[in-house]
Amino acid sequence: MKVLVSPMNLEEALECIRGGADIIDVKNPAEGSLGANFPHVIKEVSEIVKKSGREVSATIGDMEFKPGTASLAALGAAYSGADYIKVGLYGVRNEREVYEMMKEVVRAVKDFDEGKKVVAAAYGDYTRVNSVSPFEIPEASYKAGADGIMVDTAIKDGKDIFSFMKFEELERFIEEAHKRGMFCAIAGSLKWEHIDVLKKLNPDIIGVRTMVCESGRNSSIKAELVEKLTQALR
Ligand SMILES: O=C[C@H](O)COP(=O)(O)O
Repeated sequence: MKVLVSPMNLEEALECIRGGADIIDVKNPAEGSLGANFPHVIKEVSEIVKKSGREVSATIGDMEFKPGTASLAALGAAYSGADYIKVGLYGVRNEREVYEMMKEVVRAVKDFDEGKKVVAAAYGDYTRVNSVSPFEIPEASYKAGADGIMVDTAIKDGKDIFSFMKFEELERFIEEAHKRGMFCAIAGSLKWEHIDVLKKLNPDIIGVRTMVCESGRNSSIKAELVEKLTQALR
């Protein structure tokens, strides 16, 4: 299980590297759950992270159903150095829209570099934001050529993914990815008390920020906490 941590700047990215995170996921929490950061930040972080032999991810935002906007943002993230490009399907309402959106994002990214990985992200608390259900994304994402799928939470109010999806549902979500040859990531205000259940679920990737911040999502990521997490998952 790889550990993805979401820093918002270079300083935090260095803490992630020191703590042993596998994937450094550049994000801008001020712009939402999967808020996009600036190209220059992604580029600066990528240059350092790649020297450490780790992978870089970037979120392109909690997107409306705008395949043109999403594909252009995805190309920007890929060009700036991200190995993984995560698309928040926030304003996407159904399977057809997931397919339309992901198809254009995949095309933009893979035309630039076939080796980059595209990830479709749904929200476990989709009913709170009138978004598409996580179970409507695996087939459409696969058909669109995405490499992975993930769930996160849209509203960061302390409620974690387990408040919205049962263990069996998360297990099924992971299976839906695997049976189509995609990888699967689980995120959403994960907490220390979830370590055992995460080990049981064993997704390919877990994604965190709040858990490794010194006091809440808007404070700073600390290397000691990242290290505590990577150790706990071993
Ligand atoms: O991709 C992972 C997210 O950054 C998770 O953030 P969070 O742990 O604050 O919910």
